[in-house]
Amino acid sequence: MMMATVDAASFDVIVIGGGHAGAEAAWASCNLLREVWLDSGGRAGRVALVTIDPGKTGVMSCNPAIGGLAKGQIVRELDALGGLMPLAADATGIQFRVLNRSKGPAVRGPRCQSDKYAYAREVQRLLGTRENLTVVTGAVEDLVVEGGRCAGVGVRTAEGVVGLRGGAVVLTTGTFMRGLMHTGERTEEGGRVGEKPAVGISASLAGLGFELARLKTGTPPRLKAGTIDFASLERQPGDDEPEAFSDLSAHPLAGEFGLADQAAYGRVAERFPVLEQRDCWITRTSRAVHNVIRANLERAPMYNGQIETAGPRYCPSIEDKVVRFADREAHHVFLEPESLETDEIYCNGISTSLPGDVQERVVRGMPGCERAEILRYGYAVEYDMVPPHQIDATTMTKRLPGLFLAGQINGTSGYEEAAGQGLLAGLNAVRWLRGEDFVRFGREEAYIGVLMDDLVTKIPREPYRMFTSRAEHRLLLRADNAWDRLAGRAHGWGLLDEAHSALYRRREAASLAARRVLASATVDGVGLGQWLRRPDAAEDRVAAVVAAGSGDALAAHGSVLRSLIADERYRGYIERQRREVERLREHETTALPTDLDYATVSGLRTEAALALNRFRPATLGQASRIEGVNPSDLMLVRVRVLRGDQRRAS
Ligand SMILES: Cc1cc2nc3c(=O)[nH]c(=O)nc-3n(C[C@H](O)[C@H](O)[C@H](O)COP(=O)(O)OP(=O)(O)OC[C@H]3O[C@@H](n4cnc5c(N)ncnc54)[C@H](O)[C@@H]3O)c2cc1C
Ligand SMILES: NC(=O)c1ccc[n+]([C@@H]2O[C@H](COP(=O)([O-])OP(=O)(O)OC[C@H]3O[C@@H](n4cnc5c(N)ncnc54)[C@H](O)[C@@H]3O)[C@@H](O)[C@H]2O)c1
Repeated sequence: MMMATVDAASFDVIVIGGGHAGAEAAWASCNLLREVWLDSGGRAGRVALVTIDPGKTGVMSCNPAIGGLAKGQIVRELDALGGLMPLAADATGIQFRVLNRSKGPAVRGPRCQSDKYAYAREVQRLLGTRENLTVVTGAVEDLVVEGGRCAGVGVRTAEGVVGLRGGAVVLTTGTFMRGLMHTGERTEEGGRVGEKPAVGISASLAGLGFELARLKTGTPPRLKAGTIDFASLERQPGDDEPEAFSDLSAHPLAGEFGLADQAAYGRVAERFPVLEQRDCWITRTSRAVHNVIRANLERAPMYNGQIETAGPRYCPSIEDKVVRFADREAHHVFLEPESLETDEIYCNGISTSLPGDVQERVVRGMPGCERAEILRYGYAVEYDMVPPHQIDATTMTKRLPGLFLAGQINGTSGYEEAAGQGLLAGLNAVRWLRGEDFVRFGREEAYIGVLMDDLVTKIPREPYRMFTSRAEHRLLLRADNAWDRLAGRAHGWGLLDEAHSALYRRREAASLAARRVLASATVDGVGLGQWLRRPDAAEDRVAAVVAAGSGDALAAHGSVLRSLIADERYRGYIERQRREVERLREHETTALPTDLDYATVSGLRTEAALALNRFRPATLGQASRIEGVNPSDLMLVRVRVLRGDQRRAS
């Protein structure tokens, strides 16, 4: 393990890694620390983003898309929390489409196809608007511990090893920790194609006593657009009226907020969508293609023992799909443009690490792709992660105060999951420095809450991906009501920059005005509330009534109105879910001591004691969701904790 000495460069927060988690953590920390902070000697708090190659910040390692089912809800939550991902996605989307539009509002998922080069550039540009951010080029190989807390990092740079002092450290290594890439029998060290792995940091974490594990993920081949016969394929256009992720994009009050004048918002404030829009296409695999794959399974790293670690069950490789769903005749494959600047096409649905010659036969077996040229072969990557029973739902590690982990390092998969954790890590890192209470989102409050709760109560057997089915209170966690759920709290924490804060305040007033109209206006002889529950009640008619009744354009704007309409239409179900949340509240607010040895709880089964000692849940609610803990175990823990409280009180 390399020992770094801490030298003069000193920061309030050090973020390691410029992926989706790291970018969001840096953005949130910068926003929180933008004001002059007295504890820092009268200056704004300083944030460092240390990353191996700053030119690769915000790179999309795999699919060029943001959002989708459940992931789109996370992006909307990021917007209500003043996040970066929604702004970058809106500025660089080349197709916007709300998935599940015909289904209920709880499961609708906004999604966009991104220009992946423009996306990474936009992330870098947005970060560049934060004056208190310093970008450092280098690989962090060592974590510095002083006084029992993480106090800095040792960075290998082109000039040698330097130490950086930091009040809090957020580690977001993605797929880079001891990354090993596989294409057929060929293996190569790397975190992503063309990029070196991060090596020393695994040893540093292990040396500090962290348990590490290994996971894998994969990506499909990219095809040359000019060699595909699109005319023979089904077209997948975007929505006629694209919906933005951020409420600040193309906002009717952009002028009032001065958005167009602000570096961070200029592009999306003027028009949305910003970039030219493109179609996607659908093709499919076939029985013949499946036979080719089956005949070559021995050459697939997953099946010949070359890779032993777990891959994603929910975004499986094509070889996995062919084995697991053996009776399926075909699988859909979406052909998606990766950029307006290049002719690369992403094959969504055939992630693979089969050898190149087999990939060619698979691709050429799909309709429209008979002559397709592969520009880049698919591959799988194995990497180290830190099983997340070692973090709290705040993202701070239990073992080393001041060290926060976010993104794929916690065993998740996906840009949105990474960004959600990154924002929370950036927020809590600053709150920890300031001695403020940590923020934990409830499962009923945000998908980010569901994600964190699942991470700290479940054993990670495969990369974790978000689904709407993971949320038990889906009707409360809609894409349309993210601002209603979260913006008020974010405003209170100082997480929102001026533009988001201005919109939040203005939106509160508009929402109140709209609800007043709802309570009093009538349409076709019935109350507006009752009328809009009709299946044929059109949103634009509701908008006209609300605009006329309130005299406020914002009250009738989709970003306010959609949540109002859904609240009204599903009122009965929503109230039922709220009652259920209330019923569970006692569990969720009963804190468990962090130093309790569960082996000493009398009557507790050994399996439950072992699981509880491993996960060390923060609340009785978390304890109830840990595998191996049943309701009677929970009763025993509850009695012990209450008795402990009584002893302390007497
Ligand atoms: C081959 C492949 C296929 C994938 N398939 C998909 C997919 O289909 N869909 C999907 O949603 N997700 C997929 N992923 C995962 C997706 O890329 C991640 O979930 C997401 O990017 C995670 O974000 P992150 O911020 O945690 O890490 P990353 O985006 O991986 O970023 C990590 C960053 O940290 C930097 N870094 C790492 N270690 C150090 C260090 N020690 N010092 C300094 N900097 C460091 C890296 O340079 C990089 O900038 C895939 C990834 C790969 C590589
Ligand atoms: N970590 C990994 O290894 C890994 C691998 C693959 C996928 N993933 C994740 O899963 C997602 C891809 O899986 P997915 O296909 O279920 O999610 P998605 O959001 O890309 O698509 C969801 C559904 O939307 C539809 N759809 C997909 N592409 C479309 C398009 N271009 N136009 C219109 N409709 C489209 C399809 O019905 C699809 O099943 C990625 O967004 C990624 O986050 C992770």
